[in-house]
Amino acid sequence: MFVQIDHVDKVFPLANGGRYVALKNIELEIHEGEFISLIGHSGCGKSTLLNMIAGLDRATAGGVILEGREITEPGPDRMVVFQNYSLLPWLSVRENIALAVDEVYSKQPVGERRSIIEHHIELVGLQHAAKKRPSQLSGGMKQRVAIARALAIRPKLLLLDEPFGALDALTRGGLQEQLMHICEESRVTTVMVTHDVDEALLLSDRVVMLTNGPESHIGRILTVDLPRPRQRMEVVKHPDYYQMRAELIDFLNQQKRVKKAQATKSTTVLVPQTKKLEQTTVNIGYIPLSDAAPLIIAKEKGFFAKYGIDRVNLFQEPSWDAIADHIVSGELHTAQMVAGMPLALTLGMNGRPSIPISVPLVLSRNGNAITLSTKLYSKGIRTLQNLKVSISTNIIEHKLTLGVVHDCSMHNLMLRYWLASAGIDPDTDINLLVIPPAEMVERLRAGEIDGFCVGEPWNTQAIQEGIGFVIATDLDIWAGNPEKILGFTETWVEQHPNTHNAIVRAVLEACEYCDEPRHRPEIVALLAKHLNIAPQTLRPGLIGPFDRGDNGTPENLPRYHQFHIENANCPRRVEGLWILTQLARWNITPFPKNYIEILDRVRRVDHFLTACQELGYIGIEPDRDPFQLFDGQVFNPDNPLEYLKNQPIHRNVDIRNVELA
Ligand SMILES: Nc1ncnc2c1ncn2[C@@H]1O[C@H](COP(=O)(O)OP(=O)(O)OP(=O)(O)O)[C@@H](O)[C@H]1O
Repeated sequence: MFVQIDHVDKVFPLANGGRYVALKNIELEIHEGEFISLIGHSGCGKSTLLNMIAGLDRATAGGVILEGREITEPGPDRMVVFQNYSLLPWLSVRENIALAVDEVYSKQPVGERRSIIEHHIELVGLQHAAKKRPSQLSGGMKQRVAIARALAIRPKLLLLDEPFGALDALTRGGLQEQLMHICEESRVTTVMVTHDVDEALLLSDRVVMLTNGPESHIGRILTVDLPRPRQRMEVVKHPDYYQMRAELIDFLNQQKRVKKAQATKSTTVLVPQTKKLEQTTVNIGYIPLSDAAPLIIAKEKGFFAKYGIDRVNLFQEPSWDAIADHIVSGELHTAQMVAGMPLALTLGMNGRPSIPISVPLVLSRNGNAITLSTKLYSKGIRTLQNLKVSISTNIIEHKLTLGVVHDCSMHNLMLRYWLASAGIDPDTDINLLVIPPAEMVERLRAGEIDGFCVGEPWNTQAIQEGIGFVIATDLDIWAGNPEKILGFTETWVEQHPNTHNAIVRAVLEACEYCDEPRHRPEIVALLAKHLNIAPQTLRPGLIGPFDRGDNGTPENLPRYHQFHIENANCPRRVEGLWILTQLARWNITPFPKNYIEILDRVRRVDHFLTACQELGYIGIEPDRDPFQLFDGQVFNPDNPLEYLKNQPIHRNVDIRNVELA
């Protein structure tokens, strides 16, 4: 990799003792010869990032690496061109360029230096003005001198900070084309800060869109796949041009709205505050499942008390819908939720008004399985392909009914994904029925359903009763998928910032406790008591070995319940985006065009990282890299709609902006 911007944070100390987090976790790799534009609203941190690449400023965390070496100071391998030209007024064009060349190439023969200078004067077409001083030049000419001076040093990296910002439109257009040709010819790797979407599209290979500060991060990267060499008139006629342009403008408009909303809400400056809790009694909802462990452990092992929460009322709720209702009504202050629920509630689930939900952490990953009845096993069904054939050839006489726990749960989304990958339409080829987790086994036993997708211990219970077998676990479909999260209403978090932070820290510590193998027997015992479930039914999922009930050898699945390890608790935005594509795919919610805004509101990586920092945990939001599930279809977070369009089966997707409260 030529340039690596490696998890960069930039924090500015403020005069009042506070600190301003300008950039958070910027992760970007730049290839040699690439032209990258940085775009975003004023104050989002574009110049700050460029300055760090230039070596004019240092990152507070992370670093910038150029060809394997960290950038710690300015150097002639990186030249910056600023908006204000920064030419020496008493020197001519030639002398301004010569000054830089003579300094950097002082050991080269005079003749060679001379020819470098003349070549670059020619490159920007200023032979006729070589003897003029800056005061005798137009703005465009001055900027051409600045570019020639930068390129004459033959830098590895050309850094442009709004280079044409001060110029009139006509001059600007001409210079953009000239710069494009120079960059194409010299193949210099370039990073440019700009506000101008057309400029970004004309010049760039990729446009990096930065969200508003504080804690600005990369919202999206647009790949500009227009053929080179480019001509402005040809570029604008390209069939993809207006779509790309619209995407950039949409992003900027979204961010403008966010900025407006931010202005009416909290202050953007983080000043150290007292940690006095606003309330010390908290009501928490959960569903009887093995992955409720972190909440039960946080209470039983005193993690809540450690952070000043004296009284925790744990409410065992009958269904995920009851959890949603009680969070919205305020009866619960926080709750375990299925991973899609906060996004769906924020978008306005089932005709409800939009209720923004805040997610500071993922409680658990994995832990689900698809269990089918032993009747289906006896018909020879062992694999997804068997299931597909049985459905299409009517080997099974009736339409299958499978239970899922909630429309917005990973059980539903992953079961649908798994079925659809084999060409089984989950809405027409089978029936899907929403059933609370604890009722699944009873319904299977009664023959009302043919199988289900649910969390532990209900798969194990069906196996132990001899009525079901596991055809796939979620490790087989997407190992490491985000399963349950901790959700709060945004309003409650705003009114109780310190209590919220205390809960997050307590639960994070409990999650860590739950992932210690030596604690698992104790966790089984505590869950057995709280959930009134036999320990031998809880043990296979939490300790192993896990028996699939298919006459195979039971396996140890150490990641079947993942509560903390491998940065499991980070509420990654890209995973939220995958969930949004699937909710839209099946028309459970619209696909929000303003998904960056939605994910920033819901998936509070900032709250997670703050708590990690306070606890001394290494918390980072992982890269925005594409990933894939078991079928190999690549999910690129920079192009979610393409992914959605390429899904083998999908409904007519409703794509629109969703206004948030
Ligand atoms: N030395 C500093 N001390 C405190 N805050 C700073 C400092 N330098 C920059 N900032 C803040 O960091 C944020 C990012 O600034 P930056 O100049 O990088 O933004 P930008 O995106 O380049 O803006 P513009 O497009 O207006 O040039 C801004 O909110 C700015 O006020």
